[in-house]
Amino acid sequence: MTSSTSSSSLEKPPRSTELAREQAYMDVLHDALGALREEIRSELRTVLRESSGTAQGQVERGAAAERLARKLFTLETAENGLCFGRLDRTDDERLYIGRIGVPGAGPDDDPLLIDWRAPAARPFYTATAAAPQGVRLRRHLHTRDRRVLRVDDELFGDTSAAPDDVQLSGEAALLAALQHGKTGRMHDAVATLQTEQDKIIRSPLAGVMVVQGSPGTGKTVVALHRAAYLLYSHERLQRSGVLVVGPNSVFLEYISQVLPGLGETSVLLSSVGGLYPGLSASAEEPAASAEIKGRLVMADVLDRAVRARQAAVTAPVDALIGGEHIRLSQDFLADAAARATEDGRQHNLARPVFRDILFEELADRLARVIGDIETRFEEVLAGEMDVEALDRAVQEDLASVFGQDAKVYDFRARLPAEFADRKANWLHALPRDPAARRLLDSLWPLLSPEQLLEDLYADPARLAAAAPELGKEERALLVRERGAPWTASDVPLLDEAAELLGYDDRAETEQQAARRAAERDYAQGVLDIARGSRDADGTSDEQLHAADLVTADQLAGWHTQTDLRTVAERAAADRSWVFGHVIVDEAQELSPMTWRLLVRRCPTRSFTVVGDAAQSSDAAGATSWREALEPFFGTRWRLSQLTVNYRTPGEIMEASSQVLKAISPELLPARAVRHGAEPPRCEGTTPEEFPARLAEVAACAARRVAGGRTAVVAPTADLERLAAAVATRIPDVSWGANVDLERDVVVLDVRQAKGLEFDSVIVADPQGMLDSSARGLSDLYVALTRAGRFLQVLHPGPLPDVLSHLAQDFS
Ligand SMILES: Nc1ncnc2c1ncn2[C@@H]1O[C@H](COP(=O)(O)OP(=O)(O)OP(=O)(O)O)[C@@H](O)[C@H]1O
Repeated sequence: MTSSTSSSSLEKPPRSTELAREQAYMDVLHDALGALREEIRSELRTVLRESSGTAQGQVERGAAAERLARKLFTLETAENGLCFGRLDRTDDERLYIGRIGVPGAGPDDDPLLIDWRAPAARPFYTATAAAPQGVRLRRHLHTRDRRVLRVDDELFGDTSAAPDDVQLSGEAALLAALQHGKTGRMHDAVATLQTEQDKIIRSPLAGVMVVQGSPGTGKTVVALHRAAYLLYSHERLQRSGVLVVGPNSVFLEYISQVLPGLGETSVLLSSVGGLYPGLSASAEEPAASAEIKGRLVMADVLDRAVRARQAAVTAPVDALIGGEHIRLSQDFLADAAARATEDGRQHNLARPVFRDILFEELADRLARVIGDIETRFEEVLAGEMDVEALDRAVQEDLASVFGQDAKVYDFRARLPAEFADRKANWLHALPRDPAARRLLDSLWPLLSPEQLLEDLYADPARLAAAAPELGKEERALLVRERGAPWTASDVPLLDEAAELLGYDDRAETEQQAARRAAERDYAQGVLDIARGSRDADGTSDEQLHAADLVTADQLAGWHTQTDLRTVAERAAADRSWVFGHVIVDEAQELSPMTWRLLVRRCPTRSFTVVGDAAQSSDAAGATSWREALEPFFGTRWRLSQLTVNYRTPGEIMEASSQVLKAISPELLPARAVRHGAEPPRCEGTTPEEFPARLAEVAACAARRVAGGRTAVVAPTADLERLAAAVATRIPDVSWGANVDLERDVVVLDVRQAKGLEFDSVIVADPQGMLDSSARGLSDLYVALTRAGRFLQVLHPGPLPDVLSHLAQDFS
């Protein structure tokens, strides 16, 4: 298929000599790698042994240790497949390309190995016969452990060669890589990245890069290698980290080894359900409610829900504080709320301000109580109150102010100074007064995002007030009991709520300060004992002691733990972490509320967005990139297309072509690299015989790809029943939330199968898939395009029209 650049007829040394030469070079490389590793290990040991008393020293030591540990990890993971390529340039320079760079022995020596991400390595991925970029020979080295097994060469000599329809670089190496049976885990493709992929991987960090490609075009490959490339070429990303968002935990497990395998630890892989620290939101929910939660209007709904918890009353509020009936008017409360939230102060941070305004008012009113007695006396004189009632009122008021024993009317209380004293006493007493605290909590509760959302979902009246844009039936879909598990579409709402509520960390800061003070006191005690023992053992005053050199603060600092977590681990635990770059895979699944969350995680809006609108099964997901991205990025995004399908042979892609047309007639399938696969098989059965027949078909498929991976993709609602049936024939089959992709046979629904691939795929009940979702066609398309070698369709009822072209032939 390639415009072949090779010309194997040129004079070349015999293969065995070439292999021996390459093996010798490989040995040199591995020795150099071993020496580098030893050097870093010893540096790390030195840094860890060092002790620096100052806070600054501690920080520097921690940073140095982290940098060295990261470097060591990179060197250790580079061992396997260390060098995979060679470029012989027309100027006689020879470069070896590998997973990392290895410097030459001396400072002036050429590097022994060039990192695949370095600019000099680029022609390895992009040189073609028509544009050889100064390259004479491109060699792929196939290795196992440290042994060179084979080399594949392409010679670039004939510049008149015309490019044909698909340009593949290193075709032989690529096809060899694609032949490998699946293992249930994705592997990196550094040795065989293709030109169109390389272009995207190396495109600038800034802005939003959208990568559209149909199934199997290497979107995930591109996304992950781009993360590795960006981390290599932008040092600051090592500190801020890169966030990679995938559709679900099964997919994350599938891709989990790629970046560590490339030596990268500063990447956080997460599904949307995992983006709220401390929560793993994985409960299922109906597509209809997920779709509503994903709408942008939910940001307004939550804003209103928060405001409704800010002294928003429809009548005056009566409270009994300090034995006094106090009435707070709506106007007073509205004014207090407005002052508390001035300058956009968040709810929980505004609460102390509101509390101060409220308590000031209460203290003022309570301090005036004695003045009120005079008013009541006037009421007696006017005949509006009898004397006994006045007596009782006086006693009550006095008791409330001066305690139960107060009998004497305190004339001094009328003096301004006395009033100020009483008010000050009340201001001091109110924060501890249970009734005053209850009043504060009812008017302006301290809220966690979880509480806000639970209260909202659990109360239809609250929902109605906060979400007038939603119809009654839509609101009914949001109602759920308190304590129900969270779903992935709750996460962007919790995050939004956290933004609106804010986090009052004063208590935490006080605790930290108290802890530090305690550590310092302890350290001081240690030093005192040290000095005491010196005096006791009669050591001369001239002799220098640790206690003379170190202050208590320094000693306490030594015990402060250095944070040795990786950037990814720290980012995962911190909702306010700002990433340097965000990569979204299967981005067509994201709801507008999720996009909003992601932009908060990366305010510089440096994004790589990969996906395929035709594969969107989420009702809240995107059908067009413009529609999905414009609200967040305007028109500031660039689109790239991937056009070659590496996964699915042409014959199998043909099976899904009608489905693709039915999704949208404008969509074109990618061109397949491989052809000559067995055409897909299709079989009808009865609903009664369906489960047993499926088990037989699965067992047969697994035998055909012995050592490879087989998946049954079934409608969600029927998955348990069908998986149980398959288990009667294949006891080791895996399915469910924690499905093990490394088993030979798995049963998945389409959501789980998204982004994955298998040697053999059985699509069970295609009509069931079409019927169970508004995006059923996309679901069926995803299911059909997971197969790398064999595809089978088993239908218990009539075959859907979009598959009518498949031959009814099973054996
Ligand atoms: N340059 C490459 N060299 C070797 N293998 C590759 C290359 N590009 C892609 N592949 C392989 O092709 C298969 C499909 O790649 P990938 O999963 O990235 O596609 P995708 O576009 O994300 O597919 P989908 O949309 O179905 O999720 C994988 O097995 C991947 O390893």
